[in-house]
Amino acid sequence: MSGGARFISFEGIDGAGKSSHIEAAAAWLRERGHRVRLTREPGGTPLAEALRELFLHRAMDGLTEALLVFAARRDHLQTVILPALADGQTVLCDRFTDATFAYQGAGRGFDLAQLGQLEAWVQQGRGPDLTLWFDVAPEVAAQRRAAAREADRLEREDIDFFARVRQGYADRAAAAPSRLVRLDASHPLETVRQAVLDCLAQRC
Ligand SMILES: Nc1ncnc2c1ncn2[C@@H]1O[C@H](COP(=O)(O)OP(=O)(O)O)[C@@H](O)[C@H]1O
Ligand SMILES: Cc1cn([C@H]2C[C@H](O)[C@@H](COP(=O)(O)OP(=O)(O)O)O2)c(=O)[nH]c1=O
Repeated sequence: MSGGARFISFEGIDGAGKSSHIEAAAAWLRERGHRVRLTREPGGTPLAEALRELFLHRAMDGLTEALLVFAARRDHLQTVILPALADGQTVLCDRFTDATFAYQGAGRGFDLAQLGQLEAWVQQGRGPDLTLWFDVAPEVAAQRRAAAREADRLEREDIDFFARVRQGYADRAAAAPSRLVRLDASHPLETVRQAVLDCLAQRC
C-alpha cells in the first residue's frame, strides 16, 4: 500500500470511545490489503509497557510524567513503529504525542514549548500521518467510564481536568487541521464507527 496515511493515531479523553473502534479500523484495513500493526501508548514494547504500569499507578509530577511517556515513546518508535513502517505495514496506535500535549500540557499545565522540544528530540520529525480525535464532553466520558471499568490514576481526575485535556486536543487540531480529524464521539457507537471507516476510506 502506498500514498495514503500509514501511521494513524487514535486520541480523545478517557471514555470517549477510541478503543472501541481501533479493532474495527484494523479489520477494515486488513480487508483492503493492508498489513496492520496495532499498538498503544504508553506501551507497545516490553520496556514501554513496564513504564506504562508505573505511569498509570504511581504518583508523580507533570515533568516526570512527560519524561516517562517520552522514554516509552522512544523505545516504541525505535523497536516497533519505525521498523513496521519501513516494512510497509500500516500502524494503528491507541494514543501518541497529542496525548502528551493534551494531558501533561493542557491538563497538568506543563510548558508546551518544552514538550515541543522533547517531541523534536525524541521523534526527529516522525509522527502520525493521520489522527482520529474522538471528541466528547467530559461529563459523557465520565459516565461511560463509570459504567465500564475501575478508574486508574489519571481517570480519577475531575471534570475540570478533562475539560482542559479536551481543550488541549482542540488546540492541537487547530494547529494541524489536515492531520487531526475531529469525530463527534457523542453519537451512538454505530454512527461513530461509520465516521471512522469513512475517514479511513478517504485517507488510507
Ligand atoms: N459512542 C458511544 N456511545 C455509547 N457508549 C460508548 C460509545 N463509545 C464507547 N462507548 C462505551 O464507553 C466505554 C468506554 O469506551 P472505550 O472505547 O474504552 O473508551 P476510551 O478508549 O476512549 O477510553 C465502553 O464501555 C464503551 O462500550
Ligand atoms: C500516551 C499518553 C497517555 N496518557 C494517559 C491518558 C490515559 O489516561 C492513560 C492511558 O491511556 P489509555 O491507553 O487510553 O487508557 P485505557 O486503556 O485505560 O483506556 O495515559 C498521558 O497522560 N500522556 C500520554 O502521553
